[in-house]
Amino acid sequence: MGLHDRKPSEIKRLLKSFGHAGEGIKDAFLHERNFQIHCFLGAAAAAAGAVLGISPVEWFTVIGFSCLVLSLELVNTAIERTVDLVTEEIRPLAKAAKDAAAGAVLVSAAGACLAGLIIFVPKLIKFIIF
Ligand SMILES: Nc1ncnc2c1ncn2[C@@H]1O[C@H](COP(=O)(O)OP(=O)(O)OP(=O)(O)O)[C@@H](O)[C@H]1O
Repeated sequence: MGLHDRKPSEIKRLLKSFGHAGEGIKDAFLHERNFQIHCFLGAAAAAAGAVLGISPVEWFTVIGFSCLVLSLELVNTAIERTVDLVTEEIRPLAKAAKDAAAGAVLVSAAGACLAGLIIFVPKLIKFIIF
């Protein structure tokens, strides 16, 4: 099979992969409350950034943390569903896996919160006072 024969099917496969990823994001958005909350908070941070005029480095931080939290929410969802697929019984390992995944989201969300406070609180104070 020549290079030209392979190209269309590889592009198709790539597009299919994007499609599957999009389905995963859509499913989490429709069914996972925490994912919806984090989407809303990311959008709120972006709106605040636009209104308050944050710097490129601050944009990088806001976008980076938002993507990190949303990515870990998706991984958390994947782990929860995989554990539920494996067992519906109460099992210490199932608990440990789900708690660790939830912990990963919490760590990233705490970092995002802290970064948000450092970036936005001084600007908000200036915005309100002046
Ligand atoms: N099979 C299980 N065995 C033992 N403990 C479990 C099991 N399933 C869930 N748990 C415990 O219940 C918690 C919540 O699990 P659940 O699957 O309900 O996730 P959730 O409510 O969707 O979580 P989140 O708040 O992250 O969306 C887990 O973190 C874990 O401590």
